[in-house]
Amino acid sequence: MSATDPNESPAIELINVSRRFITPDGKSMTAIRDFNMSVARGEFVAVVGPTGCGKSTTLNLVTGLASPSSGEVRLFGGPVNGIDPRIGFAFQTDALFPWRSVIDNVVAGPLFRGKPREEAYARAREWLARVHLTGHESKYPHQLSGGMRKRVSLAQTFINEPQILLMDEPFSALDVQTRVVMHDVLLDLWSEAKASVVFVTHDLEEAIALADKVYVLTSGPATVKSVYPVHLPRPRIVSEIRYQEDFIALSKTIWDDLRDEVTRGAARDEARAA
Ligand SMILES: Nc1ncnc2c1ncn2[C@@H]1O[C@H](COP(=O)(O)OP(=O)(O)OP(=O)(O)O)[C@@H](O)[C@H]1O
Repeated sequence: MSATDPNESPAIELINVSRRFITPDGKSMTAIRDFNMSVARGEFVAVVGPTGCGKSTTLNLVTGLASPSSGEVRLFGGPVNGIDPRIGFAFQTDALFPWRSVIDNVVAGPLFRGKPREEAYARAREWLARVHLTGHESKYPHQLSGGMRKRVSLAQTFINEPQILLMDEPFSALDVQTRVVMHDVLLDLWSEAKASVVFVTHDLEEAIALADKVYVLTSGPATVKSVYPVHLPRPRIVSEIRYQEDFIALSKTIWDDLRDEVTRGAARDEARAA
């Protein structure tokens, strides 16, 4: 097959992408410069970088919410044309409707997409079972813990069978123990769904525990500083993996690289504030 066969192309490609913004005082500001990234089908990519470097802007380019000022973004070999139904999202704050029960939240996507009611509810029950929430279907979001809400949120996302999943610090508001549980739930769902994931995080250990590849970004404008493949075997148990020697060694290597950017970003922020 040729390299341009759409069945063979990566799920996501950013090719020499730059994105500029006009600041409120009328100056041009470059958030992303000459950015290259390729996410294979079914691959889990984590993106780490200093605060404000351009991670969320990168995700916005993939969703079509932002367009590149130059360069090209491709999904499965084709151009990005507005909001793509093949993409699912997970953000720091979940998108649960407070006035709907757990199951009515999960069923919302399939009903919106025209699935018959009975089938949609049966699927929603299946997904709630996969995130260990059987028996909680008729509760309301305010009656759930943070971790339970996140699990509803994941069921709500995965039920739509996204081929691409964009996650922007989805677990950063959770306590440490709940986060680790969520990591295992996510890896379990992902390994079955075979979606391509871009997972943005400030937490390097989270990035290594979950991903096939870790992208380290520069302190802004964001470019790719380095890409580290993670060769830890799967299936992974996140609560255990972080004590393994090769995990610790890789954390140290990537942190040595990332630390320079974090220091540079902090110095720049201080200079701007002065
Ligand atoms: N719509 C916009 N207009 C102007 N500037 C913007 C816009 N969106 C983002 N920026 C700027 O682009 C830069 C990158 O922002 P972005 O939110 O992508 O960073 P980030 O790495 O996700 O940040 P954080 O780590 O704090 O979540 C920032 O300086 C931000 O102020």
